[in-house]
Amino acid sequence: MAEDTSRKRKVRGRKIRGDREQKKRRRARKELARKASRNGNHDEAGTAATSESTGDEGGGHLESPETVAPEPFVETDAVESLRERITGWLAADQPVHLIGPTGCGKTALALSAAAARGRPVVHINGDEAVDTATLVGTYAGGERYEERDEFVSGVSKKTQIVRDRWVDNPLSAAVREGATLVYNEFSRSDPAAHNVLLSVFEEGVLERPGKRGRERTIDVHPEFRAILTSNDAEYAGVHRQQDALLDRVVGVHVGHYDAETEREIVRTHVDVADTRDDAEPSDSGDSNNDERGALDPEAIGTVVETTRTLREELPFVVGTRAAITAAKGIAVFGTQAGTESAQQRTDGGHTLDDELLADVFTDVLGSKLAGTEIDDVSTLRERITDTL
Ligand SMILES: Nc1ncnc2c1ncn2[C@@H]1O[C@H](COP(=O)(O)OP(=O)(O)OP(=O)(O)O)[C@@H](O)[C@H]1O
Repeated sequence: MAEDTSRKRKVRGRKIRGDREQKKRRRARKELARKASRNGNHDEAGTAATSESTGDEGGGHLESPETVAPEPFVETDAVESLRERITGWLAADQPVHLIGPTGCGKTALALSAAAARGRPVVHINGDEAVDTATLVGTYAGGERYEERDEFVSGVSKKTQIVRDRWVDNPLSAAVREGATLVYNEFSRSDPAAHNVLLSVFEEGVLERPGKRGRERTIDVHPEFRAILTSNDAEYAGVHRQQDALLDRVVGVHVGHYDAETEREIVRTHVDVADTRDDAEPSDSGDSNNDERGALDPEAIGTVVETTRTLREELPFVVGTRAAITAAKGIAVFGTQAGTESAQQRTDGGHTLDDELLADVFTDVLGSKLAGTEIDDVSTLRERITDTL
């Protein structure tokens, strides 16, 4: 460990500029939008969900662009240029495959690009259990109804009819409604489940294996688009997908963002201290969690710098998510009076020292050791401490 005790960094538990009130209001608005979307009340860009012959069971999968737009979402030059590449390929009617390390921002980017199209969005996650029926739809039991025939006045006959009820799943809803499909971590699903995507991308037709009758296929809506994401460094639980599918998508590689973008991202995920001299002390009355302090820009800079150094030094991925989590941890542990490493300053703020950083990053990264050369948590802590 570099014994640099002079490198005390500030964490202040002061008035919050990020405004928890505003965040609460934004969350409430999103929640309302989500409920409206679930009830089928899409705005003019969206469309009420339909499912052929079965009422609205295929619905539920469609969300309005406003609902899925990630919030907070930082738009630096780096973020915008990537998003423009994605929306550009979508405009060229090409499915896009976003490839990058875990926690680098693929999902946020995909959802932001999808929302920018102003079309409804269908968001699904890849999984071992995903098969063709999960994507396309299935028969879900019988639907019973009654027919009444009146032959002569006063004589009627009732017939009970049971009809198989087909329920559309996300891909059917997306192609029918011209939605943007965001298929996260799609390589976690069995490649056989994706055979149906080939004719969607190539011929503009979705085959619904198992579906009986005339409507076995759906013509793909001209506005349907797809964004797939996958992790480039992950091997466990991941299937190699068929070349035929990979050949039909453009692969956009997403690395870790530049330092400025990462600082901005972390800043939007934590409460930021108002370091102005005339700032009012916060009474924390509107906080969801009074234990949580606010970080000043210097502390955020330190967390990001540490994350980026560890990214170079450690044998596993240290993504932007790790920086956000560390900053959130420091906002709590750095303000807990009496902890060894959080020292109360006379102005009510706290110091962020190497000890606290090492504690927090050890926890943040502690679950990533399996299969690496670092075989226990004390070695991890030493490696982290060495880089500080
Ligand atoms: N532009 C951005 N603005 C604000 N926050 C962002 C931005 N990009 C990424 N983030 C945040 O960074 C974290 C990681 O991003 P995200 O989940 O998109 O990564 P990912 O690459 O999809 O991760 P995984 O591979 O593990 O699914 C999330 O907390 C996300 O909110």
